[in-house]
Amino acid sequence: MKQEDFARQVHGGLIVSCQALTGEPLYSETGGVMPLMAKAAAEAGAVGIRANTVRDIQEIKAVVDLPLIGIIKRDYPPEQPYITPTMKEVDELIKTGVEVIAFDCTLRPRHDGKTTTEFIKEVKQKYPDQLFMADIANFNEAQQAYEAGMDFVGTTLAGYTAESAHKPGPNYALIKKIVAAGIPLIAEGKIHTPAELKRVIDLNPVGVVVGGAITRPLQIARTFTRVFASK
Ligand SMILES: CC(=O)N[C@H](C=O)[C@@H](O)[C@H](O)[C@H](O)COP(=O)(O)O
Repeated sequence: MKQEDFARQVHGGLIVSCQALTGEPLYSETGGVMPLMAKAAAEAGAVGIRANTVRDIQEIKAVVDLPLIGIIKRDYPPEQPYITPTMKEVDELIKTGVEVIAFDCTLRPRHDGKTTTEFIKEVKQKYPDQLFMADIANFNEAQQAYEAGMDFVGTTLAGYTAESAHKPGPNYALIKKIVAAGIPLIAEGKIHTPAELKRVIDLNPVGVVVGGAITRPLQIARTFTRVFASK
């Protein structure tokens, strides 16, 4: 798929991230849960799905006909990057046929010892026909990833690294700056309400991802139980 084709498919609509990690209430050893979330998203009019693990991606692809952003979250301590952190995860995702593969493009030390730019170039050389999204946390990382050849950048990790500003909601200033720089942006992370979503889309990113506020019931329930706790 071409960069502009994916951009056209998702622009003006919502990408829903459907993920449950081990230990989360919706995590299932045997699968079957995330495709239900994806079905709900599709019925609500979502234009794309973001999903973690080969299993979830395959199960989701079987029930909804929407473009997918695929990731594999895997820890390689002591290094911090965990979103598709090495070529091993990229190789696994390629086999699923997802439209876009997202991986960590922060400038933190990597498990494979490569620089982020070296890794991006290696990945693009190995898979020239695959679309890739750079999960970044700040403007410098966005710029470097785009210049190294990434098709899209995502604000996924903004507020989750030591090198980024920590805000309770979306980082509007970062979104604005990346869009203004002409970098194809998928705004993602900490969009918790329709009002926040509206503010983000007014900044005109290529695409926008909402996750936990739709697909993480523990997170959603807490927004209500917190009302009592704060009385
Ligand atoms: C930081 C990190 O690991 N983010 C993950 C990336 O895939 C997911 O856990 C998030 O749900 C996703 O980015 C969507 O964001 P939010 O759930 O805030 O709408």
